Amino acid sequence: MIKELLAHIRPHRRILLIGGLLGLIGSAAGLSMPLLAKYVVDAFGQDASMAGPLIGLTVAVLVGAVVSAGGNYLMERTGEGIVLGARRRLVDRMLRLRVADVDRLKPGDLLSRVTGDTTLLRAVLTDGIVGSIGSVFMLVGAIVLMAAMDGVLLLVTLLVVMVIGGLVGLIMPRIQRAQKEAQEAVGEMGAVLDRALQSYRTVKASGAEAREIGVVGEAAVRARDRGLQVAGWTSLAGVATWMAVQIAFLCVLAVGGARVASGALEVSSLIAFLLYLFYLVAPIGQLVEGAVQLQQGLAAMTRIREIENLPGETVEVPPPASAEPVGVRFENVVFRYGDDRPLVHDGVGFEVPPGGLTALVGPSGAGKSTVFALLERFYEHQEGTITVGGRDIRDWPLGELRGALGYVEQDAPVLAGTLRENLLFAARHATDEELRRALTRTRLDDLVARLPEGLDTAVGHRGVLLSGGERQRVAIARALLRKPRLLLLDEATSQLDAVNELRLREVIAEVAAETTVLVIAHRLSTVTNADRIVVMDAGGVRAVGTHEELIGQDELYRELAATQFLVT
Ligand SMILES: Nc1ncnc2c1ncn2[C@@H]1O[C@H](COP(=O)(O)OP(=O)(O)OP(=O)(O)O)[C@@H](O)[C@H]1O
Repeated sequence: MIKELLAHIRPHRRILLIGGLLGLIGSAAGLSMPLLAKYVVDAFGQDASMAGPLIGLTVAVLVGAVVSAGGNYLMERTGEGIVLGARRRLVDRMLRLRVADVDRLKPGDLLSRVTGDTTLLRAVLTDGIVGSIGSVFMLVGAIVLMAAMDGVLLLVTLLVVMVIGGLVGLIMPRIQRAQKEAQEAVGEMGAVLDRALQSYRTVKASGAEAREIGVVGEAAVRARDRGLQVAGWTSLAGVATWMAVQIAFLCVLAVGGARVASGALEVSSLIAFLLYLFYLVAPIGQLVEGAVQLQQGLAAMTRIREIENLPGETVEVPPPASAEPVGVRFENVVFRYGDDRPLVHDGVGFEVPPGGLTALVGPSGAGKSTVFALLERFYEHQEGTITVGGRDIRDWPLGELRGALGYVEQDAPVLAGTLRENLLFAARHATDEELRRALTRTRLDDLVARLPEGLDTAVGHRGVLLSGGERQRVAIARALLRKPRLLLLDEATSQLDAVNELRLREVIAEVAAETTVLVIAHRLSTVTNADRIVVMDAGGVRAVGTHEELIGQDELYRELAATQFLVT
């Protein structure tokens, strides 16, 4: 784990080295001060000129300040670089995860890993590790100089510091545990808040504001409690450090006083020794702080690694090799969403030739949307064969497969941004003519004409400024712009009014003349003219045929049609 932490530093090692070096020079300037102070005191006694030592002291102060500030800036700069690198890697991985993994994770928690945990890395890698190295230098330097002053006093000091250091060592594991829990609590809070924000209207309409505020509040309180635990243990470690120095001070004063009285030690040496003693406060404090930060960094690293260790997909979408429509075949497909889940597909089989309109119908939960999830390879089927264009989908390069498919999901999301950005989302290089054609086809041209800024009108977060039907047509236009060889429409017409639905039926018929269209529909009226209808039920395909054939042959289909007033 520490090795992985250090891997984040590697690209910045040169700047970090310079920063560290400046820090060391600053420390050295600091270390020289008590020594110079000793000369000033000696000069008092000997009636010598104080100018030299005083100038030396001033130079040491100035050099120390300037060099430390420079070193500090370089450290901060490196810290920002480290955070940037960690965020880039994490976001890159997150957007390449498999749908199956993302479905299990909570978006709010993922967000907190990118924003919160990466920031913690910065502290441990810059202030923590580099600061600790500087502190060790200060500590060793101070100890060497103290040894030069008086060995006995040094022994007294080290004894006291070591006893208290042992106590601090006992506290550290507790800090680490509390810190990990604190970060988890923050992630949990993000997840709960995200859930509330994602379903904002439902929260309001359900009058659930107070309850959701309570739930997020509870998560925040848990984060605070864990934070307080960390603060408590950290303070205890800080107090122990401070006590160590104070007790050492008293002991040194007593022993040192006796030694001065016996003539074994000069007063100026005792003063310098005591000054060095107080110099120990900062580096020891920094070492304790560094150890605390290391615990934070390790906890953050664990959470970042959890995501980075998940398998990713490498998807290169090549330019379409051909626009020829492709057919689809499911053969004895068996699929469940997880080992502990029931079978969703239990030997599904059907065939769709290239071109034309095929509808998937059946009761809710029959596994229709799952057919699309398998075709897009969001999930992998466990048994059987799925072919697209006569080729097993496992033999298709993933990017090429997805490049050949157009997909309109059930909720047909519209992203924030302008209408144009949304339409061109899957087809960056579509021409204005293609865009215009897609708009006319999906009857969005009227809408664009009405909007104040036309295609450049912002659609709001998740397209809230559009109506449900408009959102769905935008999603369809987006899929069409990609010129798919197989268009998958999931419930694509459920939110359209009667006039638009009729128009869209014409559009789908038009598109089906050029490419293969597979549509999932609850409203049979939209698919009565389909070339073939696949009736799914309870994890299998029970019948395939045209509307007229199925009315005559399949009881379930007849029932579905009857409830929708298509037959009496
Ligand atoms: N991501 C998922 N993880 C686990 N189970 C899932 C997931 N998606 C769907 N399911 C389950 O799989 C079954 C089939 O779902 P699917 O969405 O394919 O049905 P459907 O026929 O499209 O239904 P509807 O017409 O209501 O959309 C359901 O019982 C559902 O609970």
